[in-house]
Amino acid sequence: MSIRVEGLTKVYGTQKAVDGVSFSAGKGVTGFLGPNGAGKSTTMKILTGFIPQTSGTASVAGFDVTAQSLEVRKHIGYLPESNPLYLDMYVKESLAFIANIHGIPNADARIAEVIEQTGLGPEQHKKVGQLSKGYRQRVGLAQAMLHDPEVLILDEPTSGLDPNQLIGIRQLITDLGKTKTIILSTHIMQEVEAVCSQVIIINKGKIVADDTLENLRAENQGQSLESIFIRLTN
Ligand SMILES: Nc1ncnc2c1ncn2[C@@H]1O[C@H](COP(=O)(O)OP(=O)(O)OP(=O)(O)O)[C@@H](O)[C@H]1O
Repeated sequence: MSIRVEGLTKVYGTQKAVDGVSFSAGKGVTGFLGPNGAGKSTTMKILTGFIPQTSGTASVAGFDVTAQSLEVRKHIGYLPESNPLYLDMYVKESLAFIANIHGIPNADARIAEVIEQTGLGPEQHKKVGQLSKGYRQRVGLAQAMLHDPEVLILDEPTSGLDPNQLIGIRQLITDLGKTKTIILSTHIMQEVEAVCSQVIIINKGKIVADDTLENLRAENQGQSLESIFIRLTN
């Protein structure tokens, strides 16, 4: 298992945003679902080393997120919900910048490969700030996967995309999940059904479901994921 989380807790002031969460994830796409404010982004930020947990442990690719945070960053790619990008950089320039941070050898060849994979080809000569939302998401994804990490953490990567863009990005995530461990946060149940093999549902900081999509449906009399989600989070 590339991701192992044990008793993870995060307290902001007096609020427990993540409350004793334990799960593991291996190769494939794991959907990370929950209502607004459930603790998804907080958990993802802890996994990627952006913020420290209050207690509990988490490891990525066998490295502890607290004690071995540099190693974790080498093995993880992160597309944050806000997808912060350098809008004044050209697409290739922004990828070269990230490649340089990671010290990627043969960076030009790798950048060309990732541009091809993310479908950025037609837009590659534009500035990031000139791109549509869908293409900016592709740049964010390209940056996250540039160093070919074993684990990808994608926080609502398809929010605000039109149906054509959605299909393209979902296909890319599905393809990446064949060789990588991917945690995908989304509010779109249809997307989970299209892309995810495993589903984790978190509510008020606690895990309320952790199973394969198939098992979840079988255990809930074949109900739709949406109905299961609503029942478990209310
Ligand atoms: N920096 C912070 N300081 C204080 N409280 C925070 C901070 N970040 C998050 N929270 C709170 O922690 C809880 C969990 O937030 P989090 O962003 O992890 O939820 P989420 O499941 O990702 O929600 P969404 O689906 O809306 O993105 C929320 O109540 C939020 O207000």
